[in-house]
Amino acid sequence: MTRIAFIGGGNMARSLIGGLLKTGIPAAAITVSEPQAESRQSLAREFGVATYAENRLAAAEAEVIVLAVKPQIMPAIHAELRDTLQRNRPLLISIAAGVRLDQLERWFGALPIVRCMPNTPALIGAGATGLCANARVSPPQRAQAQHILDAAGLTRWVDDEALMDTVTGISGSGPAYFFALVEALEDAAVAQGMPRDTARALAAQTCLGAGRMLVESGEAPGELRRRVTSPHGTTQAALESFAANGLPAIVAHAVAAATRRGGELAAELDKT
Ligand SMILES: NC(=O)C1=CN([C@@H]2O[C@H](COP(=O)(O)OP(=O)(O)OC[C@H]3O[C@@H](n4cnc5c(N)ncnc54)[C@H](O)[C@@H]3O)[C@@H](O)[C@H]2O)C=CC1
Ligand SMILES: O=C(O)[C@@H]1CCC=N1
Repeated sequence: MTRIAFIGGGNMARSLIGGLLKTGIPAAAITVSEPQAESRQSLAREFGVATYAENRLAAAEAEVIVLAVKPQIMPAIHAELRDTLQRNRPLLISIAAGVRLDQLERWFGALPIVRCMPNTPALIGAGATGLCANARVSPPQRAQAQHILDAAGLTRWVDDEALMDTVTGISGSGPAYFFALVEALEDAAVAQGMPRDTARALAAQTCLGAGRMLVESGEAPGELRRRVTSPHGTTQAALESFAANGLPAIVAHAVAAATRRGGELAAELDKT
């Protein structure tokens, strides 16, 4: 039984723990450290995992440690964990946006480290995660990291670390883009007089249906789009409006902003 410790028991840790338990990993294999007493209680109640207020205690016996705190918290935790990590030499998995492998090595020591970027649909097993490893990660540890993230949905290795901020810009932050589009569709329908609950239900189910068709058919999004678009019909009118208002550029700018922000988060930590 591989012992896994989570440092930080917030939204993403919960999503990943939920996924791991569903794959049959016993709750006894998981420890979590979390400063908020209320969160510790709900983690213990919902998942049956051991919780600790102190990071060192949660990490003490672990072979794999998942760093699931905000990037800005990293400097606060490395001082208290460094000795434990140097002694036990676990596999370290960071899910923090922006934080680079070289920064993690500088703070936590020369350990096998996997940097990854999951997303919140991990909570329902429909996550998408990009992973990147440093040279110290052995093939079995690579498989171990993948196994943990596979529990949350789809995984893809990204060998060029420079692309990890792009992963954040596409899939890490991505669920919010689709939620924003559904909000906009809902508001547009309400503005035309539709009751909000009907508008929301229709927009959300359309998002689900389009997503499932994309994933389950394996066909290119352009081909699926063409099949909806009758010549001179309603979809063509809407898509021409998207194009006239620069949708591809709007999306490219948004992804660039998220990607850039990942780099900035890391640069801010270089100053600490
Ligand atoms: N929310 C998302 O969609 C995604 C978040 N991430 C990354 O996951 C990490 C966590 O994000 P969330 O779970 O959304 O944040 P969150 O705020 O829900 O969870 C962070 C947890 O860390 C705890 N914490 C604070 N200080 C601590 C300390 N000194 N020691 C241990 N725990 C401490 C907080 O009490 C909180 O429960 C971030 O680095 C973020 O970049 C990655 C992918 C997606
Ligand atoms: O917004 C953020 O910084 C985090 C990382 C990806 C999703 N949420």
